Amino acid sequence: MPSIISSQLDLYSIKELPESHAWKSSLDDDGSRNINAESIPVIDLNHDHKFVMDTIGHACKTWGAFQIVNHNISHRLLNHMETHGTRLFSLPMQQKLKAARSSDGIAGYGVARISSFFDKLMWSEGFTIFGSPLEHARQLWPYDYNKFCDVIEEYENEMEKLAGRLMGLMLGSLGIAKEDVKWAVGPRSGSSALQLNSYPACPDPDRAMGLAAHTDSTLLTILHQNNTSGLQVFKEGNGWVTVLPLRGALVLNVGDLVHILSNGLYPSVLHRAIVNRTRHRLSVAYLYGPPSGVKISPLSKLVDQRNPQMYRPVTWSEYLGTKAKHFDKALSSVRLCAPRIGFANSKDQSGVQVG
Ligand SMILES: O=C(O)CCC(=O)C(=O)O
Ligand SMILES: [Fe+2]
Repeated sequence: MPSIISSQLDLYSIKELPESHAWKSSLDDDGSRNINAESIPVIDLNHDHKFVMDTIGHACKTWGAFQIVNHNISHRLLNHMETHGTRLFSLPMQQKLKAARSSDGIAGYGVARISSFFDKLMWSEGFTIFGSPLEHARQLWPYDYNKFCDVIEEYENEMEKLAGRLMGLMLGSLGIAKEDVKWAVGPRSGSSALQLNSYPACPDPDRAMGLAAHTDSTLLTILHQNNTSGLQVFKEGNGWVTVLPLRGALVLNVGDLVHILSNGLYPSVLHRAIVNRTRHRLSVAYLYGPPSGVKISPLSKLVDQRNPQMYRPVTWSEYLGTKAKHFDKALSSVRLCAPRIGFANSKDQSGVQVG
């Protein structure tokens, strides 16, 4: 049996944190539960275009993440997505394992894919949708799989439009017209995956880790979280900062490919998820990348003598391969020269403890 399956414990039935899931001693405190610190900006997309673009640019430079409101994704759709996600993870373990991710696959049910880089297991389970969810949905609900597929399809369609719009705003904030980036325009201007994450209530949350620190290997990620906090972003000088859920708001993370595209101006955000004692948490991450085959490299307008090209061109699938091998060293492994002064990215130099 692939190890990914055998290491999947039924976290809902465990009354005491097993050693396999204990990340630190209960005496360690990295201040990560400090929730009154400053947090990521909240941006209202209904403001005028220039203001939104400038605010997004500032958020990308300083945080690599922000929340958005008035994004045109209906509450109804967000609620449906949440209901169907919760329904999936509430299935009995033997049922979920029917849709288990195979050891060499991307899609399906299983532990976090970054688990192989850590000695300890994370207090979470995930379900990845890449391409059509039909086959897995049939395994999960043999007589009733259509509703799940319909919600996923609608969610992905809406998210694709929003991701395209946000990509345009991010490029605009870098002084680049979307039309200047050939692949960024048109109906199939990106490809994507959907990652559902479930974090059961945990008997010893201070010693457990929901999802270890990582950056996303995307252009950008749009995250919906239920009304339970857990997401934290890392900011130099502030440490781990909690992103409190705001009803109806979505979180945007800058991914490694925008980091490359912007020649290091918009660093991808290091983030993680912690867990809590009483509440189940669910998050849905829309992972947005370029169309397959497109090489992502620093935009030529952002490269000059003072700002040499920092990264070599990579396709999304090449980069995913690099990430799967090098994890937190992936960006530096495609880097051509040192990070620019003032934009030195700690995770790019492996200065930050991961996990
Ligand atoms: O659950 C969360 O808030 C974070 C999820 C995440 O970072 C991911 O799926 O890549
Ligand atoms: Fe992530």
